[in-house]
Amino acid sequence: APAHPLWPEIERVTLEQLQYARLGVEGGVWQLFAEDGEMKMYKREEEVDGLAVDPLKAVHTVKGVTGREMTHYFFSPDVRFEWETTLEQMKVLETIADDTLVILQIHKRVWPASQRDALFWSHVRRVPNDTDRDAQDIWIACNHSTEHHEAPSNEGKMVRVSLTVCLVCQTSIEPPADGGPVTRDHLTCKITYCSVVNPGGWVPTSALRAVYKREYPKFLKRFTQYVKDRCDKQPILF
Ligand SMILES: CCCCCc1ccc(-c2ccc(S(=O)(=O)CCO)cc2)cc1[C@H]1C[C@H]1c1ccccn1
Repeated sequence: APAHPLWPEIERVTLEQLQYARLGVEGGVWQLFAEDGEMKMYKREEEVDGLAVDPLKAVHTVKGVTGREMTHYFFSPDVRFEWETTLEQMKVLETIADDTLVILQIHKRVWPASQRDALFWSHVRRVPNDTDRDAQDIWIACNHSTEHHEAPSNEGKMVRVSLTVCLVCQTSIEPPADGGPVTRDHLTCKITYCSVVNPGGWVPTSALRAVYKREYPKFLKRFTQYVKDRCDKQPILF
């Protein structure tokens, strides 16, 4: 494994997030708050120091793409402005490996709160499917807040959010009955998107929950449609 000081944390958090995502939305603690076709979005209402830090879990099924393709476009900084509408600036501060980056993002100001930025490592990996041999491998992309000497400390201009986010994808192939080639029509990608965002500075709880309710469904719907459009008519990446 690459000898980088962040590597042990990246390994630990990524695998923890994988287990957390695979728990699904059991246990009756998750409250369904948005639904759109196959996409179901759940939250838990939690406060830390009077701040709403509502963990979010979304499950979605997307036809015609693989988990590798889905996590690739989620991870890739080059295309982020094409689907992330709340982004104002983004800078890759460090390239730790071709599947591991440190990124600084400045998000558009969300009235009435002050503008936020997010500094996090971003990692994508294939996880061999240890349970079901026939199933495809699982792909996970994980973003987790970190420190970095190159990130400005903002001198009070901007509030830094802290976040842990993961996108876990499981592809299934229904091979054509006539034994013909597998095409995108035979692909189904089951997605679990998890996020915990601490807004970093006080935001009225009702305002924050309204922002989450508006922004998260829009974000996941737009992102998954973007990947479908990008992959359409392209060779399949398993
Ligand atoms: C008053 C609002 C304070 C918090 C603002 C804020 C900042 C970052 C983020 C965020 C940062 C990263 C990710 S990601 O999944 O890693 C993708 C890469 O961008 C996702 C969401 C969220 C929010 C919260 C608005 C909420 C919101 C939710 C989905 C989209 C935009 N805004």
